[in-house]
Amino acid sequence: MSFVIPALDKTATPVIQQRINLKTKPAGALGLLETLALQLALIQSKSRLSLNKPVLLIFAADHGINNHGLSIAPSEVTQQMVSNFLAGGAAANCFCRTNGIELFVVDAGILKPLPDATGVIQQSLGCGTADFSQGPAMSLAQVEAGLTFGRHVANQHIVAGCDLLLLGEMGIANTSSAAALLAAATDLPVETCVGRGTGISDEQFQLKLALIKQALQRPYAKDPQSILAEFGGFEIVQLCGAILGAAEMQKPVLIDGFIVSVAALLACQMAPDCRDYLIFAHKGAEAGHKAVLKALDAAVLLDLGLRLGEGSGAALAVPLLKAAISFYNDMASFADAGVTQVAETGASQ
Ligand SMILES: O=C(O)c1ccc[n+]([C@@H]2O[C@H](COP(=O)([O-])O)[C@@H](O)[C@H]2O)c1
Ligand SMILES: Cc1cc2nc[nH]c2cc1C
Repeated sequence: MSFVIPALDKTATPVIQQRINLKTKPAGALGLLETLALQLALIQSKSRLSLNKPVLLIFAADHGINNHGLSIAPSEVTQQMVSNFLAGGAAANCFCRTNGIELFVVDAGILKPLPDATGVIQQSLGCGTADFSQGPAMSLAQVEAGLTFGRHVANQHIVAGCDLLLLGEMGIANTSSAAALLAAATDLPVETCVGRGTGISDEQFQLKLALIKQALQRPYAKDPQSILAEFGGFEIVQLCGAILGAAEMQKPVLIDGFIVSVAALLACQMAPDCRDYLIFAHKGAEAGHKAVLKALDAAVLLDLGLRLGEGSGAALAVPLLKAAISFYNDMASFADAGVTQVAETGASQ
């Protein structure tokens, strides 16, 4: 499968930067909000920026690796949390309500599917992946199908008017899958990629590390699709498809925590031009989160020690996007406000 991502046209950068610099503030004084406004202005390519119908898609799936008990929770909790999202009771629901974000849940491959009547978006690739410590988590055909599913659901929401896509996930043991993917995709030492996920014990952590190390020792092809087939999760594959699908339609994507960031890394390896459409919501507590952000050269908006997933961090970052849009659209320039223009001296602070 190939994604054709239009490279972000950066020719307008000097004009946009000048507009930001002429606002009534010392140059650069709004820090990362300025970088964010520049990115959004390049993507939207219009003089008044907008945020219409932001949507959070939570992709949920189960993981065969949890046969080894690598999480604080049994795999059934994935489906139980899906029901919780559908009932409006999870943290992600609260933050979406607070910030005017619509939330949808995708069954990318949970153990026991829920009925259509629950409102879940049915895109299951199977009832959980195979245990990747024993062999490939899924087939290349499932990777392809997952990329198509993810692209399709992103496209549907964008066609319906969403101009900011937030991505989250739910999958017991998916930090094991994400850690293995990160190590395989970067050649970083496994120790840098593996963390405690939901908060596992020392004993579980040692087993998690050993199983991932063992899995990474078997021979496998190093292209992103093969890496996904080897160690991926059904939700992670669909996240890659959604990221690439949104970038194809030139829409910004707000990336949540560790697992979604690993999906973003693989998406960037498949189509490097998608990187310019990505906004990273936060840096969390999971060990590998820092490593994947570094590999992506990503600056983040929030640093709150989150490690929940579900898109909770992405939902929390939306007010900062609104703030970037509001200052870019409405903040007075020196000329508008009759304020003497101040120039940067280059003096150190
Ligand atoms: O997004 C993160 O940074 C993050 C870090 C740790 C855990 N999680 C969530 O916790 C689950 C995975 O943790 P674990 O211990 O079951 O591998 C999964 O449902 C994720 O949404 C999420
Ligand atoms: C309760 C619970 C809620 C979650 N939300 C995302 N991952 C989760 C993992 C657990 C265990």
